[in-house]
Amino acid sequence: MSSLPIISLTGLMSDDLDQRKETAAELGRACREVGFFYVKDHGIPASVSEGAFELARQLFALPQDQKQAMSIKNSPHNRGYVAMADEKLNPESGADMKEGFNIGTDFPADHPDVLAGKPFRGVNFWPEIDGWRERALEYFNACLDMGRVIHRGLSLDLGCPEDFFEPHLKEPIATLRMLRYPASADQIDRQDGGAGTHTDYGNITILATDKVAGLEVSNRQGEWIQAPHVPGAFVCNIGDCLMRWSNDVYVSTPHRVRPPESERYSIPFFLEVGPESVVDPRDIAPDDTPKYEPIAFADYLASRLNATYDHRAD
Ligand SMILES: O=C(O)CCC(=O)C(=O)O
Ligand SMILES: [Fe+2]
Repeated sequence: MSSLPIISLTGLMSDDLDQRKETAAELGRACREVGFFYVKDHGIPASVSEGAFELARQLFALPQDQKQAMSIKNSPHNRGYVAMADEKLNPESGADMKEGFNIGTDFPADHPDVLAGKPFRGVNFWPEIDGWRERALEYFNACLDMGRVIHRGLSLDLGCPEDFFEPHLKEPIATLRMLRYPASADQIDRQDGGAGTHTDYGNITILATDKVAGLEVSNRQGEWIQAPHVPGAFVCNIGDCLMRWSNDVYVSTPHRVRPPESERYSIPFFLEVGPESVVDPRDIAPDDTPKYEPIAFADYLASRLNATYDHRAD
């Protein structure tokens, strides 16, 4: 593998099962062999994703004290602002030269799960910028819709009922992250200085990039291949939860971000299942010897995040 496949989602939207199966097989091949691919013909207009980058620029341009007032350190639910160098996607490697802002599934403060203090069921922080929240949520929901469609394809490919993931994606843990990497190619010589080499934690990630290069994906031979910006397409990859759930049929692939030549923005949407969803390989691969014990997703995610942030480890 020296480049990532580009897959059209048109077939998945068809009423014809054979067409859905055809696209599902294409997705499945990519999930088994590479774990990374681009999706096009996804139904999200370019203006909508470009709008999300505009929101990111507005947010990161706020004075530092306003960003810190929304710090993720004040949220046990993984929401809010992550300051430069406060995250280590690869704890062995060092701090990431980036800042970020996390938006989760938007619950009102009086939602029963929020009142009950359930893990990852919290309220979001919002910047005081006119219309920002509405536009961010519009983009969040567009990604969620696309993620559900992709999951229907994955279910078909895995030989599960097409709606297998639906209950798990009804009120999922999903995180829209805006990221800003400062231009730092001439200051940092660590190849993973933007984002340390890591795999994602959830089911799938849907990533919008700007035109600045940086993302690299490790192929099965351990070579780093570039994942450049493809106009109109999103990068999509499998996370560790879905790898585990599929009993390693799908692969969650290591990737990193190089310190970019010029300022770089990216917007990943991490689609993860509900906190109480039990991830059990026997559901997806009933004929195989399970390689993993069943685990509630919230417990799994908490263990992964605790290794990423010092404030959570404390
Ligand atoms: O910025 C990117 O292109 C990728 C970021 C990433 O891999 C992540 O945040 O998990
Ligand atoms: Fe990632």
